[in-house]
Amino acid sequence: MSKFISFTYNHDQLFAESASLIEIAKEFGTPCYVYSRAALVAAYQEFNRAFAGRDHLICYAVKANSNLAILNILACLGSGFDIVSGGELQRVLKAGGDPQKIVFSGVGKNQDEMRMALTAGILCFNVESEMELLSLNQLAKEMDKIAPVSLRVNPDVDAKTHPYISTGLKENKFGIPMAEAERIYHTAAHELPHVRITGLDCHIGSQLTEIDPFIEASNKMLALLDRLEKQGICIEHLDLGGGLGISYSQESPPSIKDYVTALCNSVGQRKQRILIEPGRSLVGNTGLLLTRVEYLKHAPHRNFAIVDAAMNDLMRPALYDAYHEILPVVKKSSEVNNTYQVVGPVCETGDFLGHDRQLSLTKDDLLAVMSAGAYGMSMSSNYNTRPRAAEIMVDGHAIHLIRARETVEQLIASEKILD
Ligand SMILES: Cc1ncc(COP(=O)(O)O)c(C=O)c1O
Ligand SMILES: N[C@@H](CCCC[NH3+])C(=O)O
Repeated sequence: MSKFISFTYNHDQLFAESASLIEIAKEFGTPCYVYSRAALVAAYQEFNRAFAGRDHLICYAVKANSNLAILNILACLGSGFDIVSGGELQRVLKAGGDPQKIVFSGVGKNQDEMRMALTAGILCFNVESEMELLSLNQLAKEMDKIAPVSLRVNPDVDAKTHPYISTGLKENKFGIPMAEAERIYHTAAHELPHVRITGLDCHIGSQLTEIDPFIEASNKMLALLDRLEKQGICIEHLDLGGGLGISYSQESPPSIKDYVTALCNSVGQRKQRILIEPGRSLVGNTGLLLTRVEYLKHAPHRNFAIVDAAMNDLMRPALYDAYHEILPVVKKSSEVNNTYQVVGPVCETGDFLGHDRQLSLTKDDLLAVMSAGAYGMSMSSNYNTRPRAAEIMVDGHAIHLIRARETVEQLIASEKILD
């Protein structure tokens, strides 16, 4: 089998992989997610290289794709992790992640999660409110520990992305308002003996396709950092979050190199270690969702291609009206195209994977929904009692099942009928 390089939407590349995708569908069934180890490693190394000699830590945002095999590959490359729950912490630890490379974000960390993270000895809590800071200090006191903290500050910057995934505007729930940041840093430094300030953090949103908002946010953080240092509050690391977009169709986001270079330039000669929390840009284009055409329905006004993947498998189109390229796995000699609504079997009109796609289809054709490595499987559900899809990792010539398809028996096993 040929080596998968990247699943970026690219007809030629996909057709070169047809034979392996057909083999995967035959062995593991559809729908299934297929990832490329080579593409994942290449993306991580591109980030790492871009920092060239600068003290940095790449903390992969686990929420983008939390499969243990993916976490383990990244951990072996030296990656850190950005987690948002106790569940993600357990995943990272099980995958061999170094606790000293974990940052913990999220507006609603509960006591159990904080306890687990303090016990594990993580690098830093990205604290998102004053109340959370007080609660963490109290818990650390009870555990006779000192919690390393960074305040996540909301810089009020427009990330120019979908409103549901914009996080750095003052009306968003994330982070501590800029106007309160200094006061809360002082509280942490002088009144809370069980926290230790280590950093400063922001994250303004996801799927950003321009550099300017990142730099605007970075400059606001740096101005704050300089003020804090003047007041004797030492900041060891600056965490500039994640958010770099990928190309799903026509978008042309900055390259990883240009993005990292721009961040490093904005930080300039300052001595702080730079942390970033990329999710989508590491895994998005390393995966596709393989699906099969069940039925074709030619209604008077529209043609429907009903496939075996649905919104429960890939929620992004239904949730954000997001575009994913949908390509036939096997090129046809006769190209009789129709305009199709590519839809799943779920009982919702919002259950679609793509609108108005020009495709030449027959029953049982295999389709690849591209750029599905991020926020695909990790946002999947069991809606309509549909078992979650299998996940496959292609590694050179080897094909590995890294998560088996769920069974309905597993889904209903823990439920109980009342007497
Ligand atoms: C705190 C935090 N860090 C990192 C990320 C990763 O974002 P992305 O996948 O866009 O790189 C997110 C998601 O938006 C996030 O909420
Ligand atoms: N789930 C979103 C990204 C959200 C990032 C989490 N803060 C997406 O699929 O694009």
